[in-house]
Order: sequence, then structure tokens, then C-alpha cells
Amino acid sequence: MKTNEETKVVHTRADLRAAINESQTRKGGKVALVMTMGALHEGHLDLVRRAHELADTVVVSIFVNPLQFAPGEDFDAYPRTLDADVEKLQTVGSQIVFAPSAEDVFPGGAPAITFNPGPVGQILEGKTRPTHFAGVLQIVNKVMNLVQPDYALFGQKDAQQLAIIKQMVRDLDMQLEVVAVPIRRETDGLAMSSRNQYLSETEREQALALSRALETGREVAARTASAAAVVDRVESELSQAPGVKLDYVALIDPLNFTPIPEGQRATGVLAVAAWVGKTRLIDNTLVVVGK
Ligand SMILES: Nc1ncnc2c1ncn2[C@@H]1O[C@H](COP(=O)(O)OP(=O)(O)OP(=O)(O)O)[C@@H](O)[C@H]1O
Ligand SMILES: CC(C)(CO)[C@@H](O)C(=O)[O-]
Ligand code: BAL
Repeated sequence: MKTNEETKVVHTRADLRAAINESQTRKGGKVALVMTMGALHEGHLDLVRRAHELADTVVVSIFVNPLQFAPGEDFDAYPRTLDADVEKLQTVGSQIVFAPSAEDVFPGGAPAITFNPGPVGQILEGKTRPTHFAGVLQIVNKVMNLVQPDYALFGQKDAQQLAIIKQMVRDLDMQLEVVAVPIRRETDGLAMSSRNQYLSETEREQALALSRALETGREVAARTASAAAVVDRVESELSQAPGVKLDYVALIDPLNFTPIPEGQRATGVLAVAAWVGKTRLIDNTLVVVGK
């Protein structure tokens, strides 16, 4: 176990439990969990700041989970920057950082008991990444069981992940509260993401098409009661954006990800995914369709 001033970095399940017990004995109170894959940015730090508002002990996990990457995706290339991450975390408070190896989390390799993310897991992100959400639920369950938090915080940027995790917590009566944290953006509107690091200067400029198209979608939504018209307009804008290869545009109910009703006033998540060069980015915003 390595103590780095205030933030304690642990690498094994046993050291994690010891650190949580020690913190609980000293401070009592609630425990909050923020799960990440590292390469931390201000979006992640917002989750950690919110966790400190809710709880006395904050655990941040940093683990690039192999089970949520399909062959050919960017598991090997994904940035691993533990020392820099710990430095950033120290600026927002004192937390327990759990940075395990794959062997420690999944001794013996991929587990035999697996998760089915249900119908929401099959569409949008789940259509393009068919094994993704099962892998996410596997690690989310594992780390929730290890930490036993009162709160687990997730970003609204991964809106579909958030909806599926909320459903799992409801369906399995897991004894914790899932807390959603708003999307943190760069000043020009690009949603912060660890994968933004992959973008060249030109691609970084081209990537702005996503947040701009969402803004167009919000404007169109204020003028029409047709969800289809909003989606068409955003699709058309992104299909013409230089350097952008569109995956999907969807306007769905934030809780169950079913399409919002056509021709009525309704609030939905307008979600997009696209490749900019080789980098796959996602973004979304809440929109109110109809006046
Ligand atoms: N810009 C953001 N604003 C708010 N929360 C975010 C943001 N980016 C990531 N998060 C949240 O942080 C948590 C960890 O996400 P992750 O480590 O995958 O970061 P990421 O930046 O989304 O990386 P990736 O490029 O892999 O999508 C998730 O709950 C995610 O929704
Ligand atoms: C929740 C998570 C940390 C599980 O690996 C990951 O899917 C992410 O970073 O959003
Ligand atoms: N934030 C989602 C993690 C992933 O794309 O694998």
C-alpha cells in the first residue's frame, strides 16, 4: 500500500478493504465510489467533487477493463497515466485510489458468471459494441461488491451506460444510490473524454461537429413537436461534417431508452456517436421537443 500524502493508492482487493475499513473507523459516515478507466480530466474530477459532497470516504477506481473492449478496439492504446491521475485527484481532496491489475480483479481470467444488459444493452452503443455493456456490468458489479458504497457516481456523457447501471441496481435491489453527474465540456463545447487525446489538431477541430449538431438539435426541438424531424436534421448536419463518419443519432427517453413519442411535448436524450478519424466519440444532451 503506497500513501501519497493524502491520497492512498492501493493495488489489491485486500489493501482496498483495509483502506476502506481504516477510513471508516477514523471518519465513519458514507462511502462513495467513482469508477474510471483513468487518463483523468475535469469531467472525472467533477464526479469526485460530487462524491466528496455526498460521502466521507471516497474511492476512485482506475482500471482499463479488458472485458468491455472487443477485439480490434483500443484496449492496448488506451492511455494509462496513473501518476498524473493521482496528482490530479489530490487537487480535489483525499481519496482511496484503487488501481488493480487484471489478475487481481479477475483471478483465473474472465469470470464464468456473466451479465446480460437487457434490451437497452442491444441498441445504439450496444449495437456497434455488442459485448460492451456485459463487460461494463461485470466490472461495475465487481467493484461495487468490493467497495460496498452508499453512492456510485457516473457521468451523463455515457447516458446509456448510466441507464443500464440504474436498471441493474433497481432490478437486483442493490443497496446503493446511483448518482448522475452532468457532462463537462471544453470551452468550445467538445465533451471531455479521455479519447480526445487521440485526436490530431485537425480532428480536434472536426470533432466540434458533434456538440454543434446537438446544439442545432436543441434549437430545432424548440420549434417542432416532431422527434423524427430533430433526428433528421442532426443526422443531415453530421453526415455532411468534414472528417466525421456518423454512427447514430437517436432521441430517446432518458430512463428506458425507448423512442420518445412523436408529435407531443416530451423531454428526451439526443445522443450521437461518430468516428473522427479512427477515434470513436459519443455525446448527448437533454432536449425538450415541442413548445
Ligand atoms: N465529460 C464528462 N463529463 C462528465 N462525466 C464524464 C465525462 N467524461 C467521462 N465521464 C464519466 O467518468 C466516468 C469514467 O469514464 P471514463 O473513464 O470512460 O472516461 P471517458 O473520458 O468517458 O473516457 P472514454 O474516452 O473512454 O469514453 C464515467 O462515469 C463517465 O461517464
Ligand atoms: C464505468 C467504467 C469505469 C467501467 O469500466 C467505464 O465503462 C467508464 O469509464 O465509463
Ligand atoms: N466511458 C465508456 C468506456 C468505454 O468506452 O469503454
